[in-house]
Amino acid sequence: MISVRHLRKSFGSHTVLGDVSIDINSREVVVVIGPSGSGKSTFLRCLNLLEQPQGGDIVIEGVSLMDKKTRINEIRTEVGMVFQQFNLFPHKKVIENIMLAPVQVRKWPEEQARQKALELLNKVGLAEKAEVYPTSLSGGQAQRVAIARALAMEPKIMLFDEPTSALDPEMVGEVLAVMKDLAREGMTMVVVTHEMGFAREVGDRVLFMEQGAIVEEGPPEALFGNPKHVRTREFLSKVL
Ligand SMILES: Nc1ncnc2c1ncn2[C@@H]1O[C@H](COP(=O)(O)OP(=O)(O)OP(=O)(O)O)[C@@H](O)[C@H]1O
Repeated sequence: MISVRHLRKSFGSHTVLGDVSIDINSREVVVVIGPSGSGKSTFLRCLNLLEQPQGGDIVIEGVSLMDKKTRINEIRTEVGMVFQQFNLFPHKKVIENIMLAPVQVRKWPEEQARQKALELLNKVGLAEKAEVYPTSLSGGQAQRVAIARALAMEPKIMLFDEPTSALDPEMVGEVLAVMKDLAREGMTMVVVTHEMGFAREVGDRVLFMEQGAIVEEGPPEALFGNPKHVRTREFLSKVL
């Protein structure tokens, strides 16, 4: 579903992604782990062109993101993203946050977007919060709304960039539970996280990144149980 070939990204003279290649299958949950600054977020952000790569290619369902004819907005409707900071619009009610993109980008009628938003709020366990403003939500609730908002565009792929890192510990579980449900339903997901429990339990494949490269990848049992690369072992010894 996603094919990344020789991806390169620098900020000025600082090379953040050296030469990253990876294929991600439909319905696969790929978890990206690695030390701070290893390029995990940059890799994820390249997948929906929030960062413009300098070289290589990313092909999503046969469409090259590097092709000048590819429209970024079309890619963004197919690839949903959830950030560490929830980025909800504070002056819009929860339901309006979720309806915004379907109405403005997909040109859905308001009523259809409202029904979809209510359905998604129900799915993330927040049906009763439709008419409140995001400022009255807890962090865990805000992040679940952010997930519902991304899902409202009916994306084929969901990217999560450390979705639980800004949350108080007691709220991490409720967000991971929503993500687990999505994975179970067969959503193709790429998740950057420090939650090793989630990586083990939900990941089909784990990528260990360091210094802008995928050092090792494999199913969680292999990567956590029997890491082959010394750098992976060193990293895991610090975080497990
Ligand atoms: N917009 C930017 N401009 C300049 N440098 C950047 C930019 N974004 C990221 N970087 C640099 O790129 C490197 C990789 O950052 P990135 O956020 O991708 O790492 P990460 O593995 O996700 O780290 P963390 O786990 O701390 O979020 C870092 O050295 C960072 O300072």
